[in-house]
Amino acid sequence: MDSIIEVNGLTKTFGKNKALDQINLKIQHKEMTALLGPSGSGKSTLLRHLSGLVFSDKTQDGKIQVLGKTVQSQGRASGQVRNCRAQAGYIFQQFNLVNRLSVMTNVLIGALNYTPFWRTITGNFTKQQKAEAMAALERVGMQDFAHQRVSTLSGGQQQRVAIARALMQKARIIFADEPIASLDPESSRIVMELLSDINQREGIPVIVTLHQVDHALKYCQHVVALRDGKIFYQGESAAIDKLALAELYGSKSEMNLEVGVEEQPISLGRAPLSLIS
Ligand SMILES: Nc1ncnc2c1ncn2[C@@H]1O[C@H](COP(=O)(O)OP(=O)(O)OP(=O)(O)O)[C@@H](O)[C@H]1O
Repeated sequence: MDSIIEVNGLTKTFGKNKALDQINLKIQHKEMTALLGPSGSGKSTLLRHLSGLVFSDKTQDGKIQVLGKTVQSQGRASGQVRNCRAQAGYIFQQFNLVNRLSVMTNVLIGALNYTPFWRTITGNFTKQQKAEAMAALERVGMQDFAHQRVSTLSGGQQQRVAIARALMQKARIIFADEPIASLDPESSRIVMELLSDINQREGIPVIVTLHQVDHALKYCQHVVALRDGKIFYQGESAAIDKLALAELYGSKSEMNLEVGVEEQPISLGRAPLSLIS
């Protein structure tokens, strides 16, 4: 099987700041992967490179492939980059929906990639597309809100609509950048469970950046941890230990390593952690 993600020699410099430093990464499973690391470690920058939204430094060996297609190489977009963007669904912290439009129209926007141009400018979606959009809304439990304006929804509901839009897009992979950062705990749980369920049932790989280590360990079978723009850990979530996490976030002193599971939240830098056994 082709790798889901293959990154070679990825370096990204902003001015004098090396945000990513010679990243080599291979993900060959379809299970959920959490991108972890302290603030500024390069998580979002890596995700944007995978999405083909940002291009790396022009290094000789720099290359990124997603689902077997080259997104970019040597800091330049590949001929397949549009195709790569079309196959990826994006979930952002700020939902990225069009507030003044209805929930249904926002989901239908997911179909734009494979809809003839004349239909997109007239907003003339087919009956079948509308049925698919409603099915996507049902999948995320938002069918009753189909004709409501997005601006009237809560943050958690908006994020579920954004997930429905990715399904409508027929995304073959989902990149989620801090999807629960602005949500309350209950909405966060619903969104993470939904992403996990879609990953397991539809078999769509999900790569998600998170600050909440407890959510990462609970919902994601795999972790890629970054520190100072370098890979610090890659492996199964179950295998990562508390000491490694403390080292990752550089805040051992803030962490009571003897603390029992779940009863007491442990702070890891910005990341609240109630460790799961
Ligand atoms: N467009 C940009 N211009 C300049 N510097 C940037 C830009 N994007 C990211 N950086 C820098 O690159 C580094 C990595 O940033 P990035 O946002 O990827 O980190 P992160 O791990 O996602 O952080 P956070 O968890 O706080 O979102 C930081 O030092 C950041 O300031």
